Amino acid sequence: MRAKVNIDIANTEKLVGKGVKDSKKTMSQLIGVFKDEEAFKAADQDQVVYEVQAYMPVEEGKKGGLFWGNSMVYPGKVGTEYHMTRGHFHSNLDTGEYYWCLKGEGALIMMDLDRNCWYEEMKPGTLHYIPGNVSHRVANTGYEPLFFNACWPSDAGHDYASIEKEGFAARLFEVDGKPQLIKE
Ligand SMILES: O=P(O)(O)OC[C@H]1O[C@H](O)[C@H](O)[C@@H](O)[C@@H]1O
Ligand SMILES: [Fe+2]
Repeated sequence: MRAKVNIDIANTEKLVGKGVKDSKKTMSQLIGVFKDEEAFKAADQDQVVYEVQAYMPVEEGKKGGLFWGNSMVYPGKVGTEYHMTRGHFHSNLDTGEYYWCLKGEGALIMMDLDRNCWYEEMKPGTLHYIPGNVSHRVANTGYEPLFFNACWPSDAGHDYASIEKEGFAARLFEVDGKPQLIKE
């Protein structure tokens, strides 16, 4: 199933071609992200797990601007763990971000610097403030694509390395048909 939420941005023409970055993450690009390695190997490696279209009207790293993301996570699971984004801290650790759910069902999984994990349910219309110093990732807990928007400072940056190395301290699995956050 392929779908996109189209958002009218007043100066789209000016942005297209320079300020818009489209990225797709296929299963093959998510090695080490999911817990169940056997289920990961058995999964279709070419399937797209999530897509992001980022509007970046100023240079990345420049202070003072704001970026906007249209994101979509496809439904599915690897074993019993929901499809999700890689997750990251911001390189500028203390910068925050907003997520806004448009469509579908999901969970915003967060972890602070003491490795405490928690999640917020995402459904159409929910707004989520991600404080600084908190890593974040989104899981699709439903059966349809999950669409959400994000807004973050242009100098926030993405730090994937610490998550690649240490992971999140908890993961979201489907247990008895419901999401459950289970500590590692
Ligand atoms: O960057 P990931 O952890 O793979 O998450 C995917 C994306 O989710 C949201 O759309 C954020 O706005 C993006 O900044 C992020 O890149
Ligand atoms: Fe972020």
